Amino acid sequence: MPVIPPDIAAVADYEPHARQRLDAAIWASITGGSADEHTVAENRAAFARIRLNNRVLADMSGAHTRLELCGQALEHPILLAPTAWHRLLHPEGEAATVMGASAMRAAMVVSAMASLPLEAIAKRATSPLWFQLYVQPDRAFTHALVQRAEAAGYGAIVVTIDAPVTLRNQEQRAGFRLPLGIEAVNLRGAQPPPPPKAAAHESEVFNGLLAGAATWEDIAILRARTRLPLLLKGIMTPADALKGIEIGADALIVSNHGGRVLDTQPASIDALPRIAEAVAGRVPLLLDGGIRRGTDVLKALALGARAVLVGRPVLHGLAVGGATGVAHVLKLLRTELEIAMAQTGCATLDAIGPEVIWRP
Ligand SMILES: Cc1cc2nc3c(=O)[nH]c(=O)nc-3n(C[C@H](O)[C@H](O)[C@H](O)COP(=O)(O)O)c2cc1C
Ligand SMILES: CC(C)CC(=O)C(=O)O
Repeated sequence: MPVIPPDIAAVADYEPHARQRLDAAIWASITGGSADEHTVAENRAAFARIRLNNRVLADMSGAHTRLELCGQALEHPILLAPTAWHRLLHPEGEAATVMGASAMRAAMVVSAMASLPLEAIAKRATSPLWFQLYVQPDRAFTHALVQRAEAAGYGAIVVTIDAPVTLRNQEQRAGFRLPLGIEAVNLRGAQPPPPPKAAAHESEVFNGLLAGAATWEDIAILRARTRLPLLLKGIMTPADALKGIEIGADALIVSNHGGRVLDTQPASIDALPRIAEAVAGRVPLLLDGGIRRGTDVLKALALGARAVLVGRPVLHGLAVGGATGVAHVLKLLRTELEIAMAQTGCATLDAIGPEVIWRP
């Protein structure tokens, strides 16, 4: 059987094939979101609501998708979002993902919850790698982890700030558990958080789960401790964006975590324009959540993002075709972006402005 099923023409076509190959609980855990999953649906619905203007007969000679971001030259603005435990989806895990990303010259953000050592992933990369950090209750361990990423050649640190607690009902109903032998290997050796102090009638959340959660103070400390560009992932309001800039973030990722954290948040693409207005170009903005088409990438760039990240589709590609599947997902998105640029008369990413968005 060919690695890529012949009926795949678009990124979304990977979904049924991935579902067929995966255990039902693993499928629930990657597809699912928080609570009733309104935000998961909204991330897609919002892109579908945005209409585009075409522009005909533009001179597209010399057209390209190159950009510079956080001091790195990128071939195109489609990055791999950090996602946990790739060995759940393919026996080679992140080693396959990074080969697929490198084949498409895509920058990859490696999750703190990766199922392979960050150094082993870096060894296989020929395109830029950034490291995503969850601040651990053990702060000394957290800082040592950043140093490990620096030493292994990662080009930026992405601190995810929106997920100290989550509520994943679909995953719970499906009874998802990490299979034996798969774990967040890079977090081995961290001191566990202090055991919850809550008695039965007390709050498990305030007295237990949030023990050791990060605050803005931790971001300031991280900023001072790393020489690498620092990005904050999970910004959804102008107020948090401004706070992030004040504390020294080099770029911000507008993200609702793919609808996996606070249900009924708006779509990230709907939050973007106001954040872009408040930030006024002081730092680059990236966006994730619901990117499934090249036109989605174009819309995000038109509304103020410099680049986008893709989560679930990469996992679907990985489950179906390993490195080849990942590369194919990225290729499809990049080709669609180029087609959308041609159809809207934009020869470079800088030419993609608000005028490509249709206004009634
Ligand atoms: C299965 C899964 C695991 C994820 N793990 C992480 C993670 O470890 N760290 C993180 O910052 N975000 C994580 N995310 C969120 C993604 O980085 C990203 O924000 C989201 O998937 C984007 O939405 P999309 O899936 O619609 O593209 C995860 C998302 C999924 C679906
Ligand atoms: C372990 C999880 C918190 C990783 C994550 O960010 C996610 O599944 O969305």
